[in-house]
Amino acid sequence: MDECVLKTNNLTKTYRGVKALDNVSITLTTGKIYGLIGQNGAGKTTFMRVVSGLTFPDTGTFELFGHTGDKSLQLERKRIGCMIEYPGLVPNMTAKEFLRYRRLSRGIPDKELEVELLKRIGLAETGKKKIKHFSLGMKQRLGIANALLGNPEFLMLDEPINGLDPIGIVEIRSLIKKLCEELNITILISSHNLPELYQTATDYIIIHQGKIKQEITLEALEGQCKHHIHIGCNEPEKLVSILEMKLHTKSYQVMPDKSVKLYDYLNKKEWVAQVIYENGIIATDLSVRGDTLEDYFVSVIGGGKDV
Ligand SMILES: Nc1ncnc2c1ncn2[C@@H]1O[C@H](COP(=O)(O)OP(=O)(O)OP(=O)(O)O)[C@@H](O)[C@H]1O
Repeated sequence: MDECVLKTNNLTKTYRGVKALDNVSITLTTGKIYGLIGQNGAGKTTFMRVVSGLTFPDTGTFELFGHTGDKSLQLERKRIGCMIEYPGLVPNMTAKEFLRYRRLSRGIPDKELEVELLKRIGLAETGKKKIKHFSLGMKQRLGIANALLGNPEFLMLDEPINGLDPIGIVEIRSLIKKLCEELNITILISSHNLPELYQTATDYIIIHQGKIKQEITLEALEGQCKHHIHIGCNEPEKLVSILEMKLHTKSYQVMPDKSVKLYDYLNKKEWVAQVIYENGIIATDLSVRGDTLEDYFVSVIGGGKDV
């Protein structure tokens, strides 16, 4: 059964009159990768800072692994790994030296850990190279290794993909998937760009001006963005039988508003219109639809950037 990792209840945090978090209530369960998507200033970092204990909410509560209250949260936070804002790397150290330093300062005795982590994140071959000579992608991976030091069950990564080149993006994406699949770590990863995170996360949480605007699974998101012919009509049952009998397709979906999404014949819209008309259906709308991820994101947050 999916265990609850994090449950927030109406978290609110205001900075000088600006609501960085506005009644945020979300639940994260084990084994998933959650994408927290929002524009700059949407509240992503603030959310992670509140959960990790770097700052306090003005109002609202939250549970970590089913526990709440200051003392319990402090204990449960040992089960979290975070990379929030900057990884805090030491430029003159090698990757191994840095991880050893971080391990010792956290009082973790396992000497093998840094070698194991360097292998896991793909930096085992960096040898004597100093961090200051690392690419941004390597630095991000080292930051993730640092967050993994305490063997966390829940990992929060704030914009780990930001500023990376396409290869760096692919590497971080596959690392994140591997961490979830192989170590069963639940991951919350923030990004200001939905397409950038697309297919990495299993679930997407869209935040805008501190408010949660939408929670959507990858599957549902794909359904939203898949191109289709939207057919508006008053008799969906009759339309469906025409699609099956006359157009020989089962690639459609009946929506709650009785409209039908047809995923076939996208290039033959006029012919589809003719066939259904000849079979006694008056379509109130017949148009090709389907958002790009970017359009979809903008439609969820409510239009332009200043909305
Ligand atoms: N320490 C602070 N002092 C004053 N205002 C703050 C502080 N931290 C955040 N804010 C404000 O709170 C809002 C949310 O900021 P936050 O950093 O959480 O957003 P974000 O989604 O992480 O954005 P970004 O992608 O730019 O990091 C913004 O309006 C920001 O200016």
